[in-house]
Amino acid sequence: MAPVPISSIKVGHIDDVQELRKNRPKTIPERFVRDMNERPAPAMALSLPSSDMPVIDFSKLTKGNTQQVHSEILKLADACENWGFFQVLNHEVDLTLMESMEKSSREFFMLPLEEKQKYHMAPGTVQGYGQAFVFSEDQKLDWCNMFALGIEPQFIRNPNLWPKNPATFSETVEVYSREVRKLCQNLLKYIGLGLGLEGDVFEKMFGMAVQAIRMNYYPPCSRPDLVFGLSPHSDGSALTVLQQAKGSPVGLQILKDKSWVPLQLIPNALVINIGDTIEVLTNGKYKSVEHRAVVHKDKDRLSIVTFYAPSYEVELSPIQEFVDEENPCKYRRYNHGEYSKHYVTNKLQGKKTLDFAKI
Ligand SMILES: COC(=O)C(/C=C/C1=C(C)CCCC1(C)C)=C/O[C@H]1C=C(C)C(=O)O1
Ligand SMILES: O=C(O)CCC(=O)C(=O)O
Ligand SMILES: [Fe+2]
Repeated sequence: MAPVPISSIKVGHIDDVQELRKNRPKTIPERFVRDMNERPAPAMALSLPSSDMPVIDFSKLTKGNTQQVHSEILKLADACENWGFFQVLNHEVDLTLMESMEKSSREFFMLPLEEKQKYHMAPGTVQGYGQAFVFSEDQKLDWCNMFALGIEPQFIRNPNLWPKNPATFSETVEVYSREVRKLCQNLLKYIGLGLGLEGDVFEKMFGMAVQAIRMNYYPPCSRPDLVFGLSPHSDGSALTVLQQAKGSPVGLQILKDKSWVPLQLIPNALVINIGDTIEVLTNGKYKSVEHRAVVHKDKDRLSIVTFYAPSYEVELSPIQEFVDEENPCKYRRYNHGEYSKHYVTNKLQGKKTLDFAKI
């Protein structure tokens, strides 16, 4: 995917949020302050408990007896249809490796700005250190520093952006990404079976799947009621895997039945969500759910997010099984590379990006 021509983008000065925070500003710079109508409500005003969010025991899928496998697939199918988000336990991603990812990511974000800027995210690109999804000078900014890398296939990698410091960073990302890739492949198999399809339907369709990782670091903010950590959006992937670092405060919120529900995460679990690609393929039976991150007054927060998506050359459209008289086709046929380009060249704005594919 070619970068967007730099000359066409004027984003103004983007403050590094960690540097801003160091000076403990009494007021939040205007560019981060959200308009009244979109500010996050105080947590107290949020009604629904997140305790109902489905939890899938991955070991029941892979090692359970026939009955356990069957009932866990049903639970998974229900989670995909009614939540679009679920947590996975016993996911086979090594817990020590998850800790190393947290440690390396934290060490990276704690480096001096000059060091991190060696891996600067150039305007019009999505890899490296900075803020993605900013395309105009008057666009509001998120209270977040990001570091993103393309993982697979190899040709999407930019080796200059893989940090040499901390020394273990790149190797840890490499091993972690292999394990998360296996998890995605397996989950897609069970999601396929839960939909009444062949277990290998997505694997065959996706070809050499694209995988990317993004670390989001949210410093504390004296006015969390005025800013977003990450603007509301759905993910452009097929599946997204989110690891929230230990000790992080609650920050992820999902839009459920028109209310923003904060997610209380189970220790050692990974959070999975359905992305736009699966929404299209299932003709909307499984929906990509809008979500956002809010920040905390005193505590920082770190999330490590993997996006798993079809190969760029794949042409996507709803699978025939989900299209009939009652459910007319809602999405046109399109090329996933084109969708990726569209996704990363627009600001995060709820589910607006998916309009690209709507009929
Ligand atoms: C800042 O980047 C993102 O948030 C992001 C981008 C991912 C990518 C890279 C970092 C390298 C090149 C590939 C890709 C575009 C996937 C989000 O990824 C979502 C958006 C799409 C589309 C997707 O598949 O995952
Ligand atoms: O940090 C979080 O909890 C949300 C991250 C997220 O939604 C993303 O990176 O796409
Ligand atoms: Fe997301």
